[in-house]
Amino acid sequence: MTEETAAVRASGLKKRYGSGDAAVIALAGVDVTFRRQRFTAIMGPSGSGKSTLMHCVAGLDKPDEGEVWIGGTRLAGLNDDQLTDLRREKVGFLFQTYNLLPTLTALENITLPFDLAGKKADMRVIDAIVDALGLGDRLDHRPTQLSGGQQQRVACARALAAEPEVVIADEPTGALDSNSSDELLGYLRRSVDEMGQTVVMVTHEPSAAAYADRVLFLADGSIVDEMPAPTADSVLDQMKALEKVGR
Ligand SMILES: Nc1ncnc2c1ncn2[C@@H]1O[C@H](COP(=O)(O)OP(=O)(O)OP(=O)(O)O)[C@@H](O)[C@H]1O
Repeated sequence: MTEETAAVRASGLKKRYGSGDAAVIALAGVDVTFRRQRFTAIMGPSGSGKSTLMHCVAGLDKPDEGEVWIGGTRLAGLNDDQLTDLRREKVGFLFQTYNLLPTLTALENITLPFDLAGKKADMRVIDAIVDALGLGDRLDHRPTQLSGGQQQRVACARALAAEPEVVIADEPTGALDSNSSDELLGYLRRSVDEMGQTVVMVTHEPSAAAYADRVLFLADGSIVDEMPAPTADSVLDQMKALEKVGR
């Protein structure tokens, strides 16, 4: 795999919390590559290390061992300020809780990362994203005036606005009803197919994972399986099989 095709690469990631008898191995040595313009879903039982992997891969947390590269930049070689800049420019975040600032309008929330970085937003890019997400008539609204689905679409627009190297989504549909989930997932899918975005998404839902190009299954801090071209049924079957092995 060349640097050109890898948006994010991680090698030998290990992470342990606590020490002695209370130690928990959250990552047991993970090697993974997220190729550009691909949508990857990460699944696995509770406590299998999904969030820890996402945090290490996004530079929010440091692994005890191993290396992460985002778009060819080695995270371990950066100081805290450089890491903050890299996250702001190269990583878009989407969480279950929308994390919008209540005093700002939808548009101000979308452009906030640019304002914090003292940079000018590319309004052509933002207009296209806002259009695709159907947020055009909501831009002056504050988060409390928006539905959950609309708030998550604003968070999605914010994550995509800087055209990041990768969008890291940690259970982005966890708080949404099924219609809003489908809309958001359909948009993430189109951002990969039509805008060339790279998306990595943690989910517990087979129907959400079916929007991805491949699913990685985690158990006990390791990647134990990988499924290309997933469907909701094939993912569900695989989860059941892994649960049986784990018992
Ligand atoms: N800050 C922390 N301190 C101590 N242990 C932690 C910490 N964060 C995670 N862990 C432990 O590390 C393991 C992996 O946690 P992680 O949150 O990555 O799992 P997960 O697969 O995302 O789980 P879930 O699906 O429940 O969100 C778990 O056993 C968890 O209890």
